[in-house]
Amino acid sequence: MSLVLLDWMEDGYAVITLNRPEKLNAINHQMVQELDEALDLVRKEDHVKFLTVTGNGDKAFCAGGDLNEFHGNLEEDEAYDLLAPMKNVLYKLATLPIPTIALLNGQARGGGCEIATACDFRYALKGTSFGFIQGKLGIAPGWGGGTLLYEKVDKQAAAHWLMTATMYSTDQALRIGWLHKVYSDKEWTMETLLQPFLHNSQEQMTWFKKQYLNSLKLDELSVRMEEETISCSKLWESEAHKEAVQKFMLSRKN
Ligand SMILES: C[C@@H](C(=O)O)C(=O)SCCNC(=O)CCNC(=O)[C@H](O)C(C)(C)COP(=O)(O)OP(=O)(O)OC[C@H]1O[C@@H](n2cnc3c(N)ncnc32)[C@H](O)[C@@H]1OP(=O)(O)O
Repeated sequence: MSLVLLDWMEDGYAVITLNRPEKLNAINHQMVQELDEALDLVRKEDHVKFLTVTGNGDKAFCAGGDLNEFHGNLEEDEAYDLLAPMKNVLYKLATLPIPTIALLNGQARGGGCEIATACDFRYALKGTSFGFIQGKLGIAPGWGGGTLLYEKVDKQAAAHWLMTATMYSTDQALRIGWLHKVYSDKEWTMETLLQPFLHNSQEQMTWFKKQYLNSLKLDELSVRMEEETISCSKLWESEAHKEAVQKFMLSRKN
């Protein structure tokens, strides 16, 4: 079964769905690979106006890296080998030539927030919550999402969120500008969410995105994302990280 779904919509946009709801869409190796392939397919299509990224199920957009695979007992170089492919996926997502919108149907934690941050815009369902909680696990974001956060919100707000590693409500996330819109259950239909984008032509959308990408220094961005992955790999070996992951794994067995 595919853990990442790619759908082409008649209205001219594509949808990537993280499809592992029973594990709150936690990202494993297979999903990294499938996300990479899906993004390559979207990039090749020249009639698609924009991409949305969402999660299957009603609990989570994504609970981060799968802690069974992204586990605590990895050496620094093993951690790097595991983190780097997803960092490359996030760079691809962040630099896709068409706009991208994360539709946050449920909570996002850790790497889940990184995926959302790699998108250009974030719309959320009311009542959901979000956290770059990596700091509480003895690490820091490792997929480049911390670097991307500095590009998406005020720098102090980014540093504060990363360092405090707390969960934010939709109101808090709106206040710092990470979320762009919040919708009630009733309003959560593709017609309502995506209407403002649909009237644009594909040519307009690619130009808008090009202009936005021109405002980012992409070479520098890629170097900073790589630096993030290297730093996270180093932190991976810390006792605090081992203990935090073990605590989660033990809590699952009871
Ligand atoms: C890689 C790194 C990075 O940023 O670079 C990261 O992402 S660090 C961030 C990694 N993510 C996290 O630390 C979040 C870990 N998850 C949680 O703390 C919790 O699951 C919550 C998200 C608070 C949800 O709790 P709640 O009690 O509602 O549900 P639950 O814990 O029973 O989760 C439902 C099922 O999803 C699984 N599940 C949830 N999150 C998972 C994860 N990250 N890795 C592997 N499995 C996970 C649970 O084991 C369980 O499966 P079973 O019923 O089969 O046991």
